[in-house]
Formats: sequence, C-alpha cells, structure tokens
Amino acid sequence: VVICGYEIVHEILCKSANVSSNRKADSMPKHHSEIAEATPGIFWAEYPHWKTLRSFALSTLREEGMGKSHLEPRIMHEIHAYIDHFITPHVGQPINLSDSIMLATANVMSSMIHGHRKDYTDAFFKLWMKQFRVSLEATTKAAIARNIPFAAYFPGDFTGVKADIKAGEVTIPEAMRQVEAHKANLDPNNLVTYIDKFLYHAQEKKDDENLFTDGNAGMSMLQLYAAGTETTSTALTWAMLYMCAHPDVQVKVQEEIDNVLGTNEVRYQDRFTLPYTEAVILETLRLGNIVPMALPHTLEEEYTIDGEIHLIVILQTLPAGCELMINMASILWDEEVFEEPNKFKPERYLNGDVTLKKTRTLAFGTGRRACLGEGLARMELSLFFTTFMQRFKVSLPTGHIPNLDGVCSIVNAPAKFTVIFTER
Ligand code: HEM
Repeated sequence: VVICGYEIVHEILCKSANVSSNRKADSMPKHHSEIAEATPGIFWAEYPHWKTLRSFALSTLREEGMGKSHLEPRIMHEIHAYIDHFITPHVGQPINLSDSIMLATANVMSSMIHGHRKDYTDAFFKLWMKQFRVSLEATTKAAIARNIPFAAYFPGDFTGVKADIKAGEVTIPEAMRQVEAHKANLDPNNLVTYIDKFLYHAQEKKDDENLFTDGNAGMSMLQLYAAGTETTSTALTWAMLYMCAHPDVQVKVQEEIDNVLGTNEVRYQDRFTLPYTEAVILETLRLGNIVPMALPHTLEEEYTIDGEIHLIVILQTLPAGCELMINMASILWDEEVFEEPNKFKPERYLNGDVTLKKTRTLAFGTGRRACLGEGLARMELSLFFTTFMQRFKVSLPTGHIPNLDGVCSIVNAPAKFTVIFTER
C-alpha cells in the first residue's frame, strides 16, 4: 500500500510508530531476502534487533563526528581532494559529475567506517562503488521478481536479478574481507572506527553476540555505504544541475558567499549566516525528491486509517503484515504548502510560513526509521555546495538544455549530463 499525504504519513509513521516501524527482509526479492534473513544489518533486522543495531550505529557515527564540528576537517579534506583530482585538471571542460562525486561521498563514509579514505585512482575502490550503483539500480527492477519469481529465470536480465547477484559477488566478499582485516588488527585501546567498535562490542557484550556477528558487521557496513553514498552525491548532482538551469540563483548564492565568507574556508556553522545558500540546499532536497518511496515499512498489527483528505473521509483497514511505501512527492510537492511545487524557488524558504515549509521538507523521512545519516548528509551538502559555489561558476556545454526529469530507482537522480566548472 502506498501512503500519501503528510497527515496520514505522520499518523502512521509517528503517532503509530509502535506498529509501523518494522521492515521485513521479505519485502525484497528472494535472492536478497535470503541474505537479509541471515545477516539483516540495520535495514532488515526485526524489532527489537533493528533498534539495537540502529542505536549502536547512531551513537558510533556521532562519536565519529556525525553532525559535529570535529568531522568538518575530514569533509573539507575530501572536498579539496575532489577539486584537485576531478575539477582543477578539467576546468573549462565538460565533466560527468555523477560518476565521480559518489567517490567523494563514499570516502566520507570510508573515513568513519574504516578510519581512512581511498585514493581516487584505486581501481578496486572504483569497481566496488560501481557495483553499488549497479545493485541500487538492479534492486528496483528486481522488485518484479519478488512478485513474479520465475521472471528471474527468463533469458536476458530484464528483472535485473542477474546483475544484482553479480554485483553482490563483488561487494559482499569485499565487505567480509574488510571485517576480517579489522578483526586481525583490533586494538581495544585504539577503537576509532565504526567497524572496530562493532567488533569490540561483540567481544564485550556477550548478550548481543547473536546480533553483533561478523556477518552483521559486514552487512551494516554495506548498508551505510549504500545509504550514505549515492543519496548525498545525487543531492549534490541535482544542486549543480539546478545552478546550471537557474544562473540567476547561482549569482545570488555567489554574492551571498562573497559577502559573508569572502575567500575564507566555509564552516558548517556559517549556514546560519548564509540563508539564501541554505534555502537553495533545502529546495534541492525538496524538488530533487532524492529517495522517492523511502524504504518499505511492514505493519505489525491491523491498522485502521480513519482520516480525511480534502473533505473526503477515509476509513480503511490495513491487515497486519501489510507493506507500506511512502510517496514522498505527496509531501515534498504538496501544493497546499509549496506554491508552484514543480518550480525551483529557493526564496520560498525565506518568506511566508518558513517553519511549516521546513518541517514539511521531509526528504529524510519521519518517525523511528527516518534516515539515521541526516546530520551527516546535511553537513556534507552544506560544505560541498558552498565550497563549489565559492570557487567555481557552473554551466552546461553550449546548446545543452537542462533535463530536470529524474531517472528513478531507489534514488531519483538527474539524467546523465555534463557540467563545466569555470574558476571564479
Ligand atoms: C541527501 C541524503 C540522504 C537522503 C535524502 C536520505 C533519505 C533517507 C530516507 C528517506 C530513508 C528512509 C526512511 C524511512 O523509510 O522511513 C533513509 C534511511 C536510512 N538512511 Fe538516509 N538519506 C540520506 C543520506 C544518508 C547518509 C549520509 C547516511 C549514512 C550514515 C544514511 C543512512 C541511512 C540509513 C542507515 C537508513 C535506514 C535507517 C533504518 O532502517 O532505521 N542516509 N534515508
């Protein structure tokens, strides 16, 4: 069942969170659900296990700096590395941003999970990330095989199952290899990464030993990469495309940055004195609708929706076990809250009922299973976007018309395009 509209989404996911916060492995096609049942990680563990793994991930990532100022230098280091490697040598030439920027957001995750970044020339790192993308795209198509399982055996691969299995043959063994490497070097006096803390917790808290397994260490790692890499890089790609499509907005952002920061390096706290720039980021998250169906939720008990939408009374009983998808566009593009919702208008966050508009920009979901990386994503978006705009003007190659229609898988991304960075 697809649930639409803020009121009902809020009613079910927040007010009735005790019945709607589970996800079940069988929401996935068979080849995934078999793996997810054995090693569910944060996404697919059932209550109360998801709560334990999620709290552990949240507190550990916060210790690693999520949303806090001590993570800033690591993100800024990555931004400079990205500019030096991918932009500076190609200034004035068209660049495919989407393929490269995910390596930068993956490296931010890598520094929190493993304690170090990978070099952009590392061939295995590039292959690993490419397989994540293949898997993300294939998983959405593979949903057909969940409902019509024999379709996976048709010649060719129109369900994406074969591509997905192949990608898993690269990503999963590599995750397990990395877990083994951390295990071999585990030093209880120097626990500075997510994986080390996970493995140490397994040794220390014997009550949790069935949950804090090596398999779940590897799966949580893969899920953090999957959830934290393509989402943030897609939001950044949309932001650059919107700047190319709306040069007047780009000029206003750059004027604000010049006036407030000059050539000083941006800090995350500067967002409070860069309201227009922040409005552009919010508008990107709203219009870009990055995760358009959120992730599935499964009802624990029968649930009756008893509400009213546009004067139509809704009374609908959903059975226990019913799977819920969230139509994020029904909230992010709600014309009752966002006037002309299909237009890119950052100033909407500076006028009128700004609090209402900000709280309805629910790009990260809502309720107990809302995005656990929101603090990290907001920090990355603010630092990357502000630095790019401070240093470069962006435009499309001459004659290219911006295509603002998304290409939808689990993530809604812009269609492939190239962007030209010019030094300011
Ligand atoms: C612009 C960037 C991002 C967007 C728009 C986004 C959005 C979302 C959404 C809509 C959900 C599903 C909520 C639900 O089903 O109720 C989600 C879940 C999740 N996100 Fe994000 N996300 C972003 C970045 C990140 C980052 C950087 C991380 C890494 C730490 C992350 C980690 C997760 C995890 C682990 C979950 C699953 C939580 C659970 O199952 O309890 N996300 N995200």
